[in-house]
Amino acid sequence: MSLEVKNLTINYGTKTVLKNVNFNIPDNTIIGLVAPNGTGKTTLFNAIIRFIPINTGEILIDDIVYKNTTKDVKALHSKITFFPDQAELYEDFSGVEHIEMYRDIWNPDSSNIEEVIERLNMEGYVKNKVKTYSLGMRQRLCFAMMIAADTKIMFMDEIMNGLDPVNVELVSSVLQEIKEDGKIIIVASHLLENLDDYADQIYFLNEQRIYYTYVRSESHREYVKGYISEDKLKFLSPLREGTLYLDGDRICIPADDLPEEEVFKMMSALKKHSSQEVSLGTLGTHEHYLRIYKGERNYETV
Ligand SMILES: Nc1ncnc2c1ncn2[C@@H]1O[C@H](COP(=O)(O)OP(=O)(O)OP(=O)(O)O)[C@@H](O)[C@H]1O
Repeated sequence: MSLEVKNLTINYGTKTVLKNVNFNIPDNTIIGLVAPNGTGKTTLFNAIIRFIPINTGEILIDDIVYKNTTKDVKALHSKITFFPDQAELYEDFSGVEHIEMYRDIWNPDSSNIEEVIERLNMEGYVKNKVKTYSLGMRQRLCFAMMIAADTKIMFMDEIMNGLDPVNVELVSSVLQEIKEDGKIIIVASHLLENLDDYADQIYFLNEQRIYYTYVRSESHREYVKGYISEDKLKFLSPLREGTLYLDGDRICIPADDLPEEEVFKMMSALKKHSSQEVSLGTLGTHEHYLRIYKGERNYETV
């Protein structure tokens, strides 16, 4: 299975939100979709599933184009589920009834409901009416509904909202398990470090397009990383070519071309002035986010 978007452009009136967006996702893949509020993540989901009209561009699944005909849209909706909005839950129905509803629509032959409930630790509340649920319990129910639907393509908008750290970890590991079943999962999230736990690639949406793709399996430069205020930067000078100074305190100094001894010296020097732990590693999703969205200055060598 593959999901391909070609030259997608979306305008709301005179405002262009997405322009010439292109990507092709193979199966067994989780994509993290990242951007500040109001950039176009939900719009991208809505366009692919054709909840909103596409101005130009094509949506292809397994190399077949899905147009805006009733037949194609119906076929799209049989292959893709969209994370339900909590406002769409029925207060007077139980969690089990919601999960069964999703199963019956998308995956009627399945009998995996008990398994889903158990895997998501919902046994204690799932038979009660939704009106008695907390925010995090509702969120887990929405996730369980998608798992029961079990479609090959899943769009998960802000799935971690309202979840405590234990449940964030639980949902992250379930995502990793289900992707092995040939799925394409796109997760829009503001929990950047959490994406590094399970996403294979991160798409950074910026300037109306996929501005940067961080492929986690590729090899990346190693950096010595820490936090240092601007007035203390002088203690580290001269800074190496390629050093990133992000968001007024995050420093990442390239280290992959240095002998171990030099790296150790650099870490010790930074430790003296860093307000938080010093580490050695590649840039993560959070650091790419700062690099991309916190201004041009971040691209400069300090
Ligand atoms: N129906 C609409 N009509 C006009 N403008 C819209 C409509 N829906 C969204 N927009 C605009 O499109 C832009 C992208 O919105 P979108 O909801 O896709 O962003 P997002 O990245 O999902 O944001 P968030 O992180 O807040 O969920 C915003 O500027 C928003 O105001």
